[in-house]
Amino acid sequence: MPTPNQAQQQEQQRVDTVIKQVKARAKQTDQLLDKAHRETDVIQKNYGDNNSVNTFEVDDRIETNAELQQQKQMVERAVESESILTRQVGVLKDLSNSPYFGRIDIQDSPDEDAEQLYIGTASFVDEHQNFLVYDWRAPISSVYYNGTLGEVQYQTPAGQQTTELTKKRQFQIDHGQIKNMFDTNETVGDEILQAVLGEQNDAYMQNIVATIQKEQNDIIRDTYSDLLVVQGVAGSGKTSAILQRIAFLLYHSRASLEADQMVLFSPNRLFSHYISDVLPSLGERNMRQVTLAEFLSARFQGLSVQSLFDRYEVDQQADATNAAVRDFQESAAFMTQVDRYCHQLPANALRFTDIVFNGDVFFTRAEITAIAASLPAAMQPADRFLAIKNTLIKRLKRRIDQEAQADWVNEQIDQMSDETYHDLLGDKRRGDFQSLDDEVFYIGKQIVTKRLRQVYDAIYNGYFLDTYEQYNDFLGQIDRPETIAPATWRQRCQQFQAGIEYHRIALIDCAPLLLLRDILTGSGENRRMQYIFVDEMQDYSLAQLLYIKHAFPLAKFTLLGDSEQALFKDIEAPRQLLERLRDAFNVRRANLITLSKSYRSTMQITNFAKALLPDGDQIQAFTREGDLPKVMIRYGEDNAQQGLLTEVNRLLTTTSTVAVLTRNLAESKHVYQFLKHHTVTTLMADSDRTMPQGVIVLPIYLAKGLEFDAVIAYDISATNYPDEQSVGLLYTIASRAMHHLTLLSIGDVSPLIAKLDPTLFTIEHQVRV
Ligand SMILES: Nc1ncnc2c1ncn2[C@@H]1O[C@H](COP(=O)(O)OP(=O)(O)OP(=O)(O)O)[C@@H](O)[C@H]1O
Repeated sequence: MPTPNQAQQQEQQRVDTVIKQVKARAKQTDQLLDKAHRETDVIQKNYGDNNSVNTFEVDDRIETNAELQQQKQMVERAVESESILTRQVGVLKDLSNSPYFGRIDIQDSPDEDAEQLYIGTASFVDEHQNFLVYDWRAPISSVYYNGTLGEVQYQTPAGQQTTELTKKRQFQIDHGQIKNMFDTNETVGDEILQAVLGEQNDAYMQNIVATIQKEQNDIIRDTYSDLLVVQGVAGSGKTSAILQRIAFLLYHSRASLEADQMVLFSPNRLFSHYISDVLPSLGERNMRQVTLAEFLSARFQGLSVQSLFDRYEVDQQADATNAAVRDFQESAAFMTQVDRYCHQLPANALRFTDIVFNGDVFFTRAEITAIAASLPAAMQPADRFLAIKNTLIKRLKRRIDQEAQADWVNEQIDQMSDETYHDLLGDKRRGDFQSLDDEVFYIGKQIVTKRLRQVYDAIYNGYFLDTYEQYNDFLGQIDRPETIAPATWRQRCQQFQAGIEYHRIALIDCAPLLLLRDILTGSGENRRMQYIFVDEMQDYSLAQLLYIKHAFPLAKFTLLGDSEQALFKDIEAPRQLLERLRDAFNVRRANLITLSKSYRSTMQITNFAKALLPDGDQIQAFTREGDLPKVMIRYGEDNAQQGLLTEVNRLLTTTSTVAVLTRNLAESKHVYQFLKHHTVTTLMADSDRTMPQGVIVLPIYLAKGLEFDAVIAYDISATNYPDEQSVGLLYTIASRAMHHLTLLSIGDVSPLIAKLDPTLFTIEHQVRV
């Protein structure tokens, strides 16, 4: 048996050999990349030159078009191969720094020798086809994350395999040197995790490939479920796990899945930026990212859509009637009512609007209604809409034919330059027509078609259905629960109408209105997307989730959240949530995974945060030591601000980012106004995409999903956090801190903190004079 020192020396020798080969490969790939780059340049230049040839003569133009198409494809191919090589260079560069992080020794049968396999972020195969490094996503690599020593199973495309795991070793390798090395019997031992988690945060989230935990691995490798719901406590690695999952899925379905066929709904733009480096660090392209506000705004062009944050800012104190209306409009039952309404709607109840051109009515509402009424009553709404569109387009074409011979058209043709005439001929040639009259008629039609383009677009885009009026009609006939009085509901309907007049729409109307529009017009579905991920799902209503499901009908869903961090609604038990979602989503293969260990914060911070929750006992802290959270009590605004400044300066001596988190935007602005005069401070806004270092001030909802070295919760007084309603907020704030947490109270501290076990924090009390 080699001594630990000898073992490390042997491993280092292997690292050296592998890195040497990786570097040699990197050099070759670099040369290939250079060559590919030169080729792309030449092709692009050629394409550019040809693109600007004189295309006045029609015949020339047609030929040039075909040639250009071919060249365009060549450019695309060249760019594609260049980008593959660039990716390879990046992967090899990473491997030459740290070629692997794990080793497993497996023995398929007692009479065979154990095989040693090394696991890293990407495979590396030498020229004799030996795998010097296995990709972490290869089937055999799951043994590293899942298995303890002894008999282990792993899935392969050919079915389940069994082997004997005789050794598991973890490495931390940096700049080609083994920094740490451990043999472990556990999934992934704590030593390396300790080291990784103890590091300071920087502006980007890191991948967790070397230290994925067993339950996280289950999330990452689930290829079975149509609906995967992950409920995990704050800091349990939900976001990390989905990003690893995306990389895993891309590897497993290389041939059929592209990164842009996956969409991640993220809580805010800062978050999108924060996680943007994880997939590239795993050698993969980023998926698409969108916030709910962006997704909705894109579908309501011309309207200003209320964001969750706007709503939170205006109605932190929603009263009971409002809450009942909101619960109703955000429920699955409401969406079912939309669906039923649309499918039962008779043609004469469709709210059409005139199609207007240049101030005159082109197709009247009555004409459109008559078309609708002439169609079979049993038609599906989308088919009916399509049939109406087709009839209108036919009628438009007839009007174009009539108009093509009008005097104004003939006049235009007479005065037209040769060049414009040729342009209007398009792909046709002069000899294509039987007579000159035919040719002139053709040109005339082109002129009128161009002129009436707007009408065509209005028909094509279905603008002749007034979806706002229709939704209003829907609201008017709704089956209301008894908790909502008729007058309250009438007021709600008026509020919707008034909003539309001012080009505004409230968040609760968005999902149902979009569903109504999509069903009636047969639009809005994206069938290309294969996977949808929703992070911080507790901030989405069921109606919104159902609309997202409707918009991406062929996608599999992964929803992640922590109902304890619900800033905008009540907490719900995970199992119950899954049942509700499974029913609403109507899927067969649904799976729930819960994560209860929190990795982000020190044990002291996690213990403090979990004590805030009524059922926090289920949360396990990861054993990483740090200072106790500090509660500072100050009396009066001036004292509080001085206290804040002292604390900020103290924290800045050891950490690079200090986040001051407030309850809302007004408070953030207030804190910023003070701090900016004393230290470099940034006030973060909803539109920000990047996060600077130093002191940053932001309301908690903008800090969702983020983490900071040090957090100061500003004003956790009894006035600001008076009761149980604020638990989610305080818990979310406290759980953003990785290493240091300070809570500053102006006046008496919130009862939520006053009732805690006093050994969970230190207290710094200003003496009242
Ligand atoms: N297996 C792991 N190895 C190393 N670090 C981990 C692991 N799991 C989680 N972490 C770290 O813990 C922190 C929290 O992870 P992450 O942000 O993914 O959690 P989350 O569950 O999405 O949190 P929240 O709901 O509070 O936003 C991150 O810094 C992440 O890198």
